[in-house]
Amino acid sequence: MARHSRHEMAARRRPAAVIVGMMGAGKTRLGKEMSQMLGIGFADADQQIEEAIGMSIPKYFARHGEAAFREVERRTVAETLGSFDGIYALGGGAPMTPAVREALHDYAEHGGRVIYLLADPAEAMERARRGGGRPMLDGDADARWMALYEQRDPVYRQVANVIVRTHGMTPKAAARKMIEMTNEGIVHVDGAGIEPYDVRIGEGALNHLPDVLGAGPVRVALIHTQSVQRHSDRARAILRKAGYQVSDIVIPDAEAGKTVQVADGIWQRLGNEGFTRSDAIVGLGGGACTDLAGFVAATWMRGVRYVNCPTSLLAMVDASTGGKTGVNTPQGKNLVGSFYTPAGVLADLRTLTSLPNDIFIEGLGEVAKSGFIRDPEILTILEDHADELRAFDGETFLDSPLKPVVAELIERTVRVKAHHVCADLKEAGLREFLNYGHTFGHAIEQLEHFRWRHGNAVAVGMVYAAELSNLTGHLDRPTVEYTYDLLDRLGLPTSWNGAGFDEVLALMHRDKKARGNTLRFVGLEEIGRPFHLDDPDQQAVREAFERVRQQA
Ligand SMILES: NC(=O)c1ccc[n+]([C@@H]2O[C@H](COP(=O)([O-])OP(=O)(O)OC[C@H]3O[C@@H](n4cnc5c(N)ncnc54)[C@H](O)[C@@H]3O)[C@@H](O)[C@H]2O)c1
Ligand SMILES: O=C(O)C(=O)C[C@@H](O)[C@H](O)[C@H](O)COP(=O)(O)O
Repeated sequence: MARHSRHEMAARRRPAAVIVGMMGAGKTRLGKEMSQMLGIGFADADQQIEEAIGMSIPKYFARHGEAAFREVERRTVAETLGSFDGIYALGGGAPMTPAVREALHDYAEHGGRVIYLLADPAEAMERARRGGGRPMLDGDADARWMALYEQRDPVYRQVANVIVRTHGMTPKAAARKMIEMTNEGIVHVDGAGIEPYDVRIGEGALNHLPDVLGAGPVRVALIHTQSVQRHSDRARAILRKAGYQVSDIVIPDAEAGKTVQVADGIWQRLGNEGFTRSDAIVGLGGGACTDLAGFVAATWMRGVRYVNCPTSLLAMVDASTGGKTGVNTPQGKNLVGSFYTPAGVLADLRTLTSLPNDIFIEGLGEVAKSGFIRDPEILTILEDHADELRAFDGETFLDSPLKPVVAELIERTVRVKAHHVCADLKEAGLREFLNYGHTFGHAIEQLEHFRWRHGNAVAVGMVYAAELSNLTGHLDRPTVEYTYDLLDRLGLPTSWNGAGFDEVLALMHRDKKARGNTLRFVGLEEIGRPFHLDDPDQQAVREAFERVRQQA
């Protein structure tokens, strides 16, 4: 169910999902429902064990004790994790065995989905009582259930990478939700100075909001633009249902929202509404909105919990991950800000249903960038699907063959981003490669007073960087031509003629990579091999500009 590389898929048999949770949570019932919907097999660990030991579990418990039972359970689970490819439901106590936890961890590390099916205690106790045959509930069943729940809940949370609430849902609706939530791409971000977090990519990813926010916050500021009202309504409903007090904060659209004046308005509101350090901020929108929301989260009381919910392709693949937050100033793009890691990123593919075509295409600029600097497979996918991508239509997107293509592009691009960010959060060297095309691109944005979209400016910036790499003897001509050709096929611009060289040069000197009077670029030696191009020949800097301009 989860998307993996074609290689990985062929390499191993393993369950499509493993379900853990308390007795009576509905693991078997919903697991069977999921398997039927997906047309794959279902296995229940307790049933497997009973077949293996040739008697009921209560009888085995009475004769041999819990330790002997856990050993059989451990063996059964280990064998099934390596040989079965359907939905697998574990007994409630299985994850309490350290070796089972390790096996689940290994399974999850290799892309497996461990679902913690959250139980409504009253419903689950009632079901567990009715079901009978549970030696762990001998005596006062309800009191035993609660005691076990307190012990096991933190362990389930530790082993699971998907937590699903299904309270009050029909089995079919619950199973559908579980499928949706397990069918996600997950990219884990970790490294020096980073509190680890996951980027979740899939339909329904917003459902994770309560679990990412956790129990700490009472108030949540939901910062968004008017353009994504439909999705912020859904987020607000999820948050309210989970018991948070939600403050809805609408900011001006796009770069107009990414200013210190807008941040100041929100700081005032948070102050008036009594937001404390344990409260939280959710940013939902394009990259401009999430950059601003992250900046407010980083600065309010010197930092509160922040969840990033990107709704444009560009924000999903780039702005969501890595913790760069900030605002623009009249002198330039992103000049004020901080590195502030989110508690989680929820890229819900449903939000793309309202995304206009031109803004989707703009996002392909940053997708292509990741292909050029690290993952050539991205470029192959872009080439193979250029026409369909160019014709993106949000209204039909979710039911179209384009959905898995876009999901794979997002996941791959986020992995490229995570690779750089995990090794170099504060941009001391490696992370600068993510700035490929940005030195020239940011100058265009500024000179066009932000009427040019970021991804479009980066596309022209990549052409400039490729030309400059060629002029300085690092990149061959065919790769430069390929850059023009691919971007053009995707509907991205490859030239610009909006200002003179001196104005562009002055802005490139203000780029954050510049040091003193030295210009610094990210260049390319070949696809997948970026390098630091420091203080390039001045003639080449000008000639690359002329080449980009002549195309216009
Ligand atoms: N922090 C980072 O690492 C990082 C990385 C890349 C870009 N950025 C920043 O992100 C910004 C660009 O992001 P962007 O391209 O998303 O621009 P944006 O935020 O301006 O969004 C583009 C437009 O699309 C609209 N929109 C977004 N999602 C929508 C949806 N689902 N339905 C309908 N309309 C929707 C927005 O309201 C806006 O009008 C720039 O400010 C850039 O500097 C930051
Ligand atoms: O995350 C990074 O690092 C990047 O450089 C990603 C860029 O694609 C992104 O546009 C970022 O906002 C640029 O940041 P800046 O530091 O150059 O302003």
